[in-house]
Amino acid sequence: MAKIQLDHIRHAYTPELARAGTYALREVDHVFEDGGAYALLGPSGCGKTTLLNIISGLLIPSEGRLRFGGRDVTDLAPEARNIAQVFQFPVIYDTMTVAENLAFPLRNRKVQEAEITRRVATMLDRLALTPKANRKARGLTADEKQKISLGRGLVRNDVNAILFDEPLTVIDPQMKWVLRSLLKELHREFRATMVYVTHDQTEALTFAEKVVVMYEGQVVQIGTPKELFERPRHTFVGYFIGSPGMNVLPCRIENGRAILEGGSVETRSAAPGAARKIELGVRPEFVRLVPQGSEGSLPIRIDKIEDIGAERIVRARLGADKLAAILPEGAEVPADAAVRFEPGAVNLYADSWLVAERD
Ligand SMILES: Nc1ncnc2c1ncn2[C@@H]1O[C@H](COP(=O)(O)OP(=O)(O)OP(=O)(O)O)[C@@H](O)[C@H]1O
Repeated sequence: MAKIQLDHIRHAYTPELARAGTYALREVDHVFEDGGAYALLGPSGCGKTTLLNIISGLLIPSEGRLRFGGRDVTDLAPEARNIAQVFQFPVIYDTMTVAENLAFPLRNRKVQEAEITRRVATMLDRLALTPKANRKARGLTADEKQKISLGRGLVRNDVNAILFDEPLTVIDPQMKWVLRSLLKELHREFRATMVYVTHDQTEALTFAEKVVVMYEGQVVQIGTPKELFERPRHTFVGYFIGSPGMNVLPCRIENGRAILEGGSVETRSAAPGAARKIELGVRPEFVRLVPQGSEGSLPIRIDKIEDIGAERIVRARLGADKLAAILPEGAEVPADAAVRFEPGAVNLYADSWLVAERD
């Protein structure tokens, strides 16, 4: 397995697009550590597939270098990169048995027969496919076939990385979490460098140790699910991750306080400098409802209250700005409501980027 270095990678699909400054990847300069499980997460068109194809070698980037374990592979063909790929649709041989499918990549690499038998038996066991080892793949269900695709990548111990492109798209919802947990277990056991493309935040947050959030051709943050929740580096991360997403409220700064409609809030942030747009970000989980007039509170107008099981979501307005709050079970909604933000849960953004905390 290998560390993947993306060294100032940029990509435009044609020279005309490059001249017009239209880059599918604007600048990616990051390292995926050896043995890490990364999810590339972002909305349609943000550049996830472009980045994955650059790693696999289907695309050569317009600019920048790609290295596996320190070796420059930018100009190598896909076959020469030693990468395993799992796609949306299972890629397996229908006329072969399950065991033969798993053995295939090893036979191709002339691994000794005894070693093939051992590794295939281990993989069949991990995938819970031992009872079907000698069945032709043709008659299997979609999730069983996709398990074989995963197994074909994992059975090899010589790959630099395993790349997954929305691998659970065709899997039934109830089987999705089974395969996701299985993949996570297999990662813990085999420690392959894994890069997993998805636009589904649940999938990304449950699979990955590090989530790579992409937005408009850029990596806006690489972090653990906890980091993305607590300290989104960009307002996009704040509202893309979480349900409902982070509240983003326009404000201005005076004497270290954020001035919003109806009041002000203490922040721990440094002075934001000469930004055009200053915003305060606070997650709905950290917005408390209190009676109007309470100390440090901001008056709101409630639009509606949504019941989502144990919790309720209050949709309200702070002046003209929309605001969501998550009410814990049993919490009261005051007749004349105001909000108070939990100290320490308020982030400040200058032109959409997180402002560092004061020293
Ligand atoms: N072959 C191509 N020629 C020109 N532009 C392309 C080509 N492929 C993708 N693009 C553009 O590059 C940008 C990034 O596309 P990409 O497919 O990488 O996004 P994505 O995040 O994978 O989206 P999706 O989730 O829909 O697959 C988009 O603006 C897209 O229109």
